[in-house]
Amino acid sequence: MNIFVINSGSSSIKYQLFKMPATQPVCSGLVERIGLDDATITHKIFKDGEEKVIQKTTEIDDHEAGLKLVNDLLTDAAIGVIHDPADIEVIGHRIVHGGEAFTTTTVITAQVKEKLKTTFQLAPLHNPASYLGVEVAEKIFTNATQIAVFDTAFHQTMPEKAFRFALPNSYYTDYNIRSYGFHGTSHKYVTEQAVAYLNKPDAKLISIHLGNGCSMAAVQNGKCFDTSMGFGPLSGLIMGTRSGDLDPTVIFYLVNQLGYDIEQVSNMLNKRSGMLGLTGYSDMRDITAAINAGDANSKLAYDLYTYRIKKYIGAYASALNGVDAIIFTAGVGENDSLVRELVCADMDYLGISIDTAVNSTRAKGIRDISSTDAKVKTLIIPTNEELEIATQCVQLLKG
Ligand SMILES: Nc1ncnc2c1ncn2[C@@H]1O[C@H](COP(=O)(O)OP(=O)(O)O)[C@@H](O)[C@H]1O
Ligand SMILES: CC(=O)OP(=O)(O)O
Ligand SMILES: [Mg+2]
Repeated sequence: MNIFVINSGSSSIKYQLFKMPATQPVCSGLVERIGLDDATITHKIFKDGEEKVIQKTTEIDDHEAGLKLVNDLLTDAAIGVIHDPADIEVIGHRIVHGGEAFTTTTVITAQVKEKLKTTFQLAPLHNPASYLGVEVAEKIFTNATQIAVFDTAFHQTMPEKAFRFALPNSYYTDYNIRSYGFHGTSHKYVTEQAVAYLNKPDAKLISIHLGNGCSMAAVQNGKCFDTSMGFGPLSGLIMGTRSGDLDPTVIFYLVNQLGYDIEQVSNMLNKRSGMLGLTGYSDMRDITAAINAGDANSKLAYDLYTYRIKKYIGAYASALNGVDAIIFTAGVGENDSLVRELVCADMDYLGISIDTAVNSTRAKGIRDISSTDAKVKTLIIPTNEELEIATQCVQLLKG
């Protein structure tokens, strides 16, 4: 079955094409900086154990232009991996917020699309872009069944004590105001990998997803027990451009004393805060370079970023009454050894301790970076949201 998975971000599209049941993609790629003059597309083709990379910098005005370019590469006479867009049977879409309307993987119909529009306000950076991805894919891949896989779905198992806010009850019953949690596809994928790696189905796991957006989840027996993101993907950890947890009094002050309107508040907390607000950079590679050049702000930002993660590890270790392994994943979690080192420093009371030499060595696949005597395993597990989405599409279609 040819399944094309699309992960649309606000300014990027990630994609992978699978011929399921094979879990190795046929090709994958990333369209970045959509809408800017120097948009780039990086397209990788995998064949006979070899990888061929095609990279282009060009003007890509919008998601439609981006997906058309992807389609041109997929069907190219010389390097194409399919003959016709109609060869794609299924499109799996990552949709960040399902709200109360969507709790599981869903085939996209006209009715579903109408309902999806009601979720835009809940995740303004993500859901409108994903919706656009659905509309554009409908035009190009006319033969395909389109399926939505929600970031929020995996967190539906959280107990009420974890997902409710202490607001008047009616705000939950009338308006569905509660914690939903995000990055569920990634937390599900890496915790399943950890269970298999540890050969322990009931392992108590803390998954730490550190990408542009960052979140943590406490998981046991394949079920999420708690997670750091809430009503929208803004609370919890410090992120590339988002503040994470914040005393709401700050918002009252911004509005009442500084005259901000709510759009300005949202823009500031979602797009100008986090590591960007603290250092001037949102990409951790730029910030480590600044630390190496002696920048004190960047050093402090790393301390804030990693201290927040430590606090959530403590919280989840007590919520689960123990922990067998913590898992680092996503762009920062998989690649940034300094983040892992700072998070795991002075955690011996909890049984967490890493081998710093192993931690700073690069390698592919799942890695155990714990010290030999550590009670709790510290693992690096590369996430693969696209493969998990393709797997869920197959499961849905097979009933
Ligand atoms: N080699 C690296 N060292 C440190 N950080 C890295 C490295 N590679 C990627 N990153 C970080 O990963 C982030 C992107 O992670 P990713 O999981 O792809 O995020 P998203 O899916 O939210 O776009 C980048 O912003 C960058 O900070
Ligand atoms: C939910 C979320 O924050 O997603 P991303 O990390 O892709 O921005
Ligand atoms: Mg991501």
